[in-house]
Amino acid sequence: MPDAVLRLDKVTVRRDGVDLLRDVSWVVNQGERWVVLGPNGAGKTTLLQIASSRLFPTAGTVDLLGARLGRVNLHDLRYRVGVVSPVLTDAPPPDERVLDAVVTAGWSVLGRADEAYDDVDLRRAADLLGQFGCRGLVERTFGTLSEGERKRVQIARALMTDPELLLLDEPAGGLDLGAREALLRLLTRFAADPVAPVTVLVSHHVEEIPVGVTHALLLRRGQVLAAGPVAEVMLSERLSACFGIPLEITSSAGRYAARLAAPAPRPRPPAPAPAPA
Ligand SMILES: Nc1ncnc2c1ncn2[C@@H]1O[C@H](COP(=O)(O)OP(=O)(O)OP(=O)(O)O)[C@@H](O)[C@H]1O
Repeated sequence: MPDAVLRLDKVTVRRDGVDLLRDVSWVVNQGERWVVLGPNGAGKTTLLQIASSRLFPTAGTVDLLGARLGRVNLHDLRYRVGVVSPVLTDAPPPDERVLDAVVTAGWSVLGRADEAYDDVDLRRAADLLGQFGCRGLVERTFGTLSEGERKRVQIARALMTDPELLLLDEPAGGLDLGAREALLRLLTRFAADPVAPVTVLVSHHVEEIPVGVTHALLLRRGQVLAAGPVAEVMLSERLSACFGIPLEITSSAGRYAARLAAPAPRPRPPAPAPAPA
């Protein structure tokens, strides 16, 4: 099974007697682009904490990049996993130059001090910023960027160490329509890049899934409701069960949309019999 980048086997995470994740088994293979969907409190962030080796399971096993969690040097492992998450990662300081906000990932620091960076690192940081539509921002400070620009800079930063797994926690969360679509266009291009790392993107909204996602996992109350190829999972009845409301899911050109399903028509009362002539 050399292709598995991440493998969870019967993972349970328990806190204060509550199962945040229960019996979760999940395999993410090379070349795959996953989306994890679920309502508030479903356990998505907890799952990302496990996938990024920031949390150990109460029960079950986790194999990340070929190493069993609990038996490896976490520093080496974390270097190989890129994470963008408002909960799991800190944002660069507001006065940090954008180029520095990206290149400092090579030293796992936030806020450039007197570390020395090779030209090749600075060029890589600039290239990544260019790839995410931020070429004109390299000399700006992080605090002056819009929310959409910050998200893109943080993705470039997460890619600086050339990770084998990229975890994106609601990358389009809080963005306006234009910024969301700009980000999704870049993530779509990224998903199509054969040398881009395996990606797991967490979202509450099907509209925020970029084209090119290959697999989906639905989480509800800490349990996996469905996991597999995106076309087999993104079905109205499955999403309805996941979010606990009747949903109609539609797709067009690789993008998804969700709306409340129209209630089933009520049976009509029988027409009165015609009066005798
Ligand atoms: N230490 C804890 N003790 C008890 N319950 C906890 C603890 N930490 C988290 N939880 C609960 O576990 C559940 C899962 O949390 P998690 O943050 O993983 O969900 P989520 O799917 O990411 O939610 P959201 O979409 O709202 O960010 C939530 O109901 C949360 O309140």
